Amino acid sequence: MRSVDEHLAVVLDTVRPLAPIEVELERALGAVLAEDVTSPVPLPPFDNSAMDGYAVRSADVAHATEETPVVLPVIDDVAAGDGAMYAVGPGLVTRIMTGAPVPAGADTVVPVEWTDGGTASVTVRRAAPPGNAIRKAGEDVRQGDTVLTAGTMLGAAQIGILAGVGRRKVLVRPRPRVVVLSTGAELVEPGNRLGAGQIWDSNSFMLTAAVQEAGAEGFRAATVTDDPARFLDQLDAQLLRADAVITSGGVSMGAYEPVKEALGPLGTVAFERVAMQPGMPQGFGVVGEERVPLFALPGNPVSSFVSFILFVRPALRKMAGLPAGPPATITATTAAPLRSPKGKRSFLRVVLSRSGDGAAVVNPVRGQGSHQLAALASANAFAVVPEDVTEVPEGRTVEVIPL
Ligand SMILES: Nc1nc2c(c(=O)[nH]1)N[C@H]1C(S)=C(S)[C@@H](COP(=O)(O)OP(=O)(O)OC[C@H]3O[C@@H](n4cnc5c(N)ncnc54)[C@H](O)[C@@H]3O)O[C@H]1N2
Ligand code: MOO
Repeated sequence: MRSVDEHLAVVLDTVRPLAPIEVELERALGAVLAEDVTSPVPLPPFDNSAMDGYAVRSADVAHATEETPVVLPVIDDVAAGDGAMYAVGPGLVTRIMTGAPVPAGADTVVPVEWTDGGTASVTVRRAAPPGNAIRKAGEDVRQGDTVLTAGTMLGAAQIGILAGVGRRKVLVRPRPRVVVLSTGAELVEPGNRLGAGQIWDSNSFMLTAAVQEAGAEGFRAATVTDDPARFLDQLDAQLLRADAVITSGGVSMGAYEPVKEALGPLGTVAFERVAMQPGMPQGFGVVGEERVPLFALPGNPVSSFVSFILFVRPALRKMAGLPAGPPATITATTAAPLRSPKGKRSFLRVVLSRSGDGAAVVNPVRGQGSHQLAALASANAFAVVPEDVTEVPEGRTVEVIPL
């Protein structure tokens, strides 16, 4: 049997970061930057006012107090967006708005709250030191500075600075497009009536959602029955739009295993037993001329979800151009004993919480079967029990993968 680490290594050795493409800024959210971005101008591009008030020479208001206010004539009015303006000479002021350029001659801004708000002349009741309420050119970014480096995931703030340095398009690795395909003659689309022996297809919805949660684009393809030829047709049709494919079901030892039967003969997808619980049967390889990575996950819902977290999510990160490896873990104390089969690494469904003293504690949920999806839905973490351990008593430390 292959170890979990060996299987992940095979997956990460196979998948490649997607080729960069240029996209409009509106389409860049969630993508990973594939270039270093510099600013063609300083930011702010010019000295400007941080407040609504009056631009003035600080020396002219140095003695202003409530008791001895200073009255000065207002020579101009500048709003944000104004380009041309008069210089402020000694003994004069210009009314100024937030974001407006500071006129030559002025070295400080008196906030309107410190004055009578006059428009022909203004009474200043408080001194403003040099530089007060002035945002200096280049104090956020100097001209030519790198504002974002390749490999940065673009969130809202990053999109903001890209626009802030004048970019309309940007080079990114696109979010991987992932097709999810469930197999099984027993599967019925949720919303339809169940017949004898049937169940609703939960995996394709769950896995498509997991793909989206992982920051990739998920497409749910129509479920196929247990016919390998139909499965290959559906796969062929879906490959056009796929950077990766996830299938669920049809990979174990039964008489009708369409995924294994269809893909096995191609020779590019290997079916392995991985020493883990749940999720032992795993298929992985590449399909089609473009050698699209394909994950053939086991059909048991909890098995397919665990497999996604352990193998597919790291692969999607690598494809997106992000650092990829095993899921991050924290340590926590067991509030009840945990059991695990010998020779397999177990991923037990647990509730992770904080005890009174702030320490992380885990409680296994009731129902650790690989078909028990409701139990999975009530958990918020996996407790990891190593291959050589069969029992973890209460009060011991375990590694935990928060979900
Ligand atoms: N003789 C053996 N039998 C099984 C073995 C084995 O080693 N020897 N392995 C077991 C393990 S472990 C797993 S996991 C499953 C994997 O089975 P398959 O990947 O072939 O999946 P199916 O047989 O199609 O389905 C398994 C189970 O999951 C349900 N299922 C499937 N798809 C969905 C879906 N889209 N939504 C909801 N539920 C789904 C299906 O009805 C079955 O109950 O094999 C064991 N057997
Ligand atoms: O390993 Mo299977 O994935 O237990 O149910």
